[in-house]
Amino acid sequence: MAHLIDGKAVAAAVRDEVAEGAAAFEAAHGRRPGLRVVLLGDNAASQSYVRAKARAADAAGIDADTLLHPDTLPEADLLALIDQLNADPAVDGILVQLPLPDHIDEAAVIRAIDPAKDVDGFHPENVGKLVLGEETLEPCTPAGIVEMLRRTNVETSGAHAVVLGRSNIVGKPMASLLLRRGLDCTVTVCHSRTRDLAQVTRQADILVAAIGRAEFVTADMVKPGATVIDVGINRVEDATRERGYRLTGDVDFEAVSEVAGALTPVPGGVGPMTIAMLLANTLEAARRRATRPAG
Ligand SMILES: Nc1nc(=O)c2c([nH]1)NC[C@@H]1CN(c3ccc(C(=O)N[C@@H](CCC(=O)O)C(=O)O)cc3)C=[N+]21
Ligand SMILES: [Mg+2]
Repeated sequence: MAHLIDGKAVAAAVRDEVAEGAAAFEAAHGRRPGLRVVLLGDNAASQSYVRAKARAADAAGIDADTLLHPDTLPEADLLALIDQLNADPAVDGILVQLPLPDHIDEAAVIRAIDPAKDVDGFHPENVGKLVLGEETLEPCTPAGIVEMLRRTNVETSGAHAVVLGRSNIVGKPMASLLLRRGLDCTVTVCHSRTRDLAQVTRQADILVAAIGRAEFVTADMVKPGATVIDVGINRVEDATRERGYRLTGDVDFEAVSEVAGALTPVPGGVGPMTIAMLLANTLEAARRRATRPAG
């Protein structure tokens, strides 16, 4: 049976460190690191994620505010709001919850955020730095996965990491991070169109599943002893559950746990790490803004 990687516990350790850092920041600068989360619309899942982020930030000594707007908010108004947050010295981190409604150009919104406040690490300037191996605010989900691998002593140097999924939010930055000096993986990126996909994923010492399809990764796709990181958060209808659904990852957990060497659960794996890294990025952004001249 695979060793269970406890994302909740690792995330709690990261959040404790952020809380210490945030307290030191407040002592030095007379204010808390500031985070603003912008959410358009009343999607229940988005609201619950955003609430979880604000709660975790508060608990870590970060001044967090959630700005709720109707999903009819014109793009120009959203851009004006971002300008206002960019100019606000009390704001260190800005997160605009994705996906955005169809009438809004997501790329334009991401570009409008001051890269120094881009705690999602989605701005093209930060993405460029990530690929170049320069220090930057790193996207929270892949950064959280790296932190989880480090803190559970997974050997990465020379390992074959296979990233399943090519999104800008997870797949692409994950590949860039695993390839970096210090992690030193050999990286393969594959996706739904990859020919003979199982043959590719079976070569993985570390398999990161971020394809967005419930229980897509089956036991035959996993090398015995591999470390499997499940990024998926899929809601599957389940009448036996109180909420009417259960959360499941991109990995067939039960079957794969009999093949893998180590495996992250859903919930309680990557999700809590994503939130912990958002807090870490907010503290990091605050420190840099406090110690470096603007511009
Ligand atoms: N600009 C932006 N940045 C994001 O980081 C971002 C986003 N937009 N849009 C939506 C996704 C989704 N996301 C999650 C974070 C934590 C959990 C999480 O903690 N999940 C819990 C379970 C939560 C539950 O029970 O529903 C877990 O996996 O244990 C889930 C999902 C961040 N996202
Ligand atoms: Mg901040």
